[in-house]
Amino acid sequence: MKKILKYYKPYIPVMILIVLLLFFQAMAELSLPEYMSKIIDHGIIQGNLSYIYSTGRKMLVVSLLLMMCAIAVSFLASRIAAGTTRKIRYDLFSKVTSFSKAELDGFSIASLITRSTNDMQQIQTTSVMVLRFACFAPIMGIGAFIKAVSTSLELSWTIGLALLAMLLVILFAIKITVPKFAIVQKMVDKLNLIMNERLTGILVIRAFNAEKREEERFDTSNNDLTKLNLFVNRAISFNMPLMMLIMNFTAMLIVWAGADLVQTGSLQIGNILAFIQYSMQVIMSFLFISMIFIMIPRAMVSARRVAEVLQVETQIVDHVQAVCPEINGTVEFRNVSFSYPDAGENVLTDISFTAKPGETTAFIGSTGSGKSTLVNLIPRFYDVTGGAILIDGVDIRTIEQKHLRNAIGYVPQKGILFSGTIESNLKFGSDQAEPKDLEHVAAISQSLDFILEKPGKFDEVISQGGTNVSGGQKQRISIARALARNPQIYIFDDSFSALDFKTDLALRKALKENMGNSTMLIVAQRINTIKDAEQIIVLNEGQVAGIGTHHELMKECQIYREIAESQLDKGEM
Ligand SMILES: Nc1ncnc2c1ncn2[C@@H]1O[C@H](COP(=O)(O)OP(=O)(O)OP(=O)(O)O)[C@@H](O)[C@H]1O
Repeated sequence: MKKILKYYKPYIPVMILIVLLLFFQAMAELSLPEYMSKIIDHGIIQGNLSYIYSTGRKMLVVSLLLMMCAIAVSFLASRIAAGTTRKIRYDLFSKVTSFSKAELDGFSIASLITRSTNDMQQIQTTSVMVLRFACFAPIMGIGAFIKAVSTSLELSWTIGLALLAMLLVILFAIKITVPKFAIVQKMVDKLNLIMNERLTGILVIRAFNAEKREEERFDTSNNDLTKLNLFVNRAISFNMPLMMLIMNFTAMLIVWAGADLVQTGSLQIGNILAFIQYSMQVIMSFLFISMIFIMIPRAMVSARRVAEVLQVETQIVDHVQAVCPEINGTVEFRNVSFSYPDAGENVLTDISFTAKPGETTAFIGSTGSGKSTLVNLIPRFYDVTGGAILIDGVDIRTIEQKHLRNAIGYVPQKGILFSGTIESNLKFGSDQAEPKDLEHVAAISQSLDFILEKPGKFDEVISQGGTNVSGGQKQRISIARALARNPQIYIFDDSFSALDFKTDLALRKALKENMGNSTMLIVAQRINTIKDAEQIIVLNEGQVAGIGTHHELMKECQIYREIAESQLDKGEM
């Protein structure tokens, strides 16, 4: 909670202003019943028209002031609530983007989205309510109560009775709704997760004719959430009519008990009306306070969920004495071992090799042998759990992360593009790239032809997730993006798999000619893709099964030979 409350600190002066305005508003509201009582007793009953007019004018001025205070408070409260939630949402986004892969895996993507949207909305709405009523309601309630008692002490028991009835209603509402709030938020998470997964996998669902089954699954979660929401909202909305009933009943009770006092001459009619208004103000204040008491626990659940993300200590951080050395690109794995968080077994064990600038180092092995995991350790998506990775002899954990990643051109296994244009995607690699640079990298990655065929050329729109380009085109644009960076180290994580043989060959040839003195690390499934590499590392169950050139491995490494035999014909071998 403290983590969230600190966001309101800069607004303390505005909050003080709100409290002052609310104080004036409450005082103004409290003065109205008294004017009303005077109009009845001294104006209407005594037929004094000029008194009615002059008091009426005063009431009008007070009402206008009251209205201005209320508008100002609403305006300021909304500003504070919107300002704080904007800042929290920004910090939430920054925090999540700083998360290592392991920390991201700890929260589901759907939950992170719910936390930064739905939960933030709860916090914002409650902030406005609290700022408007948390201070106003007690001032108003206590003030109205004092005024009511000073108007008629004999009738004050009616207010006590009304408050007792309301207290019972509110306690009941709080008891049954509050425990449900945390469950509601978790259900929203689940619904978002299902929605996210189903929309991403819509084509698979269609291909397997699984729409009905998926709809039913969605429906089950949707119904659960609807039922719970209905239950909570009904319990809350049931409050309102009950409160109204209590208010009306209290008014009746006051008139009934007050009539006797009027008859005996100890109270005037105007006083009864004033008393009714004061008691309504007390009840309304109580109602506001009760609403806040119901909303706060809900917002606290949301605030806790947001704080959970904000207070994650990012594991992969810059070393206190992080350095920014000049990087030439020699990548050395020194007895590296790695296991995923919460997974007991090592995915990589005792890996050692050196990849040199100007050379290609390739990784091959069966699926799940740890190839992607190995290359993901170089940009520090995860940190090694044993041994060390060094670049030009410097442990990467001591290099500033930004500096390290600037030296790497990473092409992920799954081509990922962002909504925008082809140009904006390529400039992701380097925002200073000139059009001729973009054309150059597009040519190397064998993308230029299909880009120029598009009506918009480099300005062609890329839709969300790059769904309007083919898998192979997506991979080639991803490669061009990495090339635009002109880095010292290239990582291609199985990035040629969606390319046909001819394009694969042309791309590798162009890469070879243009890579200069960069270090090239290529994960591949196809022997043909890596056959010419200066160094091939064969991985088997997370361990190095062989290191050498194609010819050396064909002679010495059984696993490599088996892979080659399964892919190449006799002539090629
Ligand atoms: N985020 C993760 N959390 C836990 N285990 C993981 C995670 N990612 C991968 N693994 C496991 O690590 C092992 C190695 O996976 P990795 O993706 O590195 O293999 P790979 O050789 O690249 O496979 P492929 O050729 O199929 O891409 C696998 O057993 C996999 O189940």
